[in-house]
Amino acid sequence: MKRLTIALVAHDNRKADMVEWAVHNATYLSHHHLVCTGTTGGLVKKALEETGAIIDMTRMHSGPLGGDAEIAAMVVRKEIDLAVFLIDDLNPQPHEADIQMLLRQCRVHNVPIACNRYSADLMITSSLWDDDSYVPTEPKYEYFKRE
Ligand SMILES: O=C(CO)COP(=O)(O)O
Repeated sequence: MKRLTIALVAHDNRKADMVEWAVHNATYLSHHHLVCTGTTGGLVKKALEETGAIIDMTRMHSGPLGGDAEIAAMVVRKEIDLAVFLIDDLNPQPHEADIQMLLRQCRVHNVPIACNRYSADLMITSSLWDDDSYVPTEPKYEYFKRE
């Protein structure tokens, strides 16, 4: 299995979901390098270690203090293979600009980003990660001309 760098980020009202998802996928996640925003990382690390998994994790600042921005910069540098970002869509966040930046940079740089658990499950079970013949098509920023 190819070793990936996976970003895990969750807003406060989605952290229970993130921890549950991470524990469910503890064996899978223990094969990869995790990069997390501060509080998400602390909770995920503790929960994963309680399962007995050995975790390789880098914790950035907390989201509102720049953690999303730090991870967005890693996306720009092609240092992130996959992001799981559980967003609280029912409440405003003080760092909305940073959230949008992380989402936008994933789109610009063609980095898969799952914003719900179902997407995350589909992405981590994809066989394409280990298919060396698969080359992701980069987004084309060009006007579509009819005929
Ligand atoms: O705010 C976040 C993402 O936008 C997450 O930050 P924390 O993991 O530090 O709570």
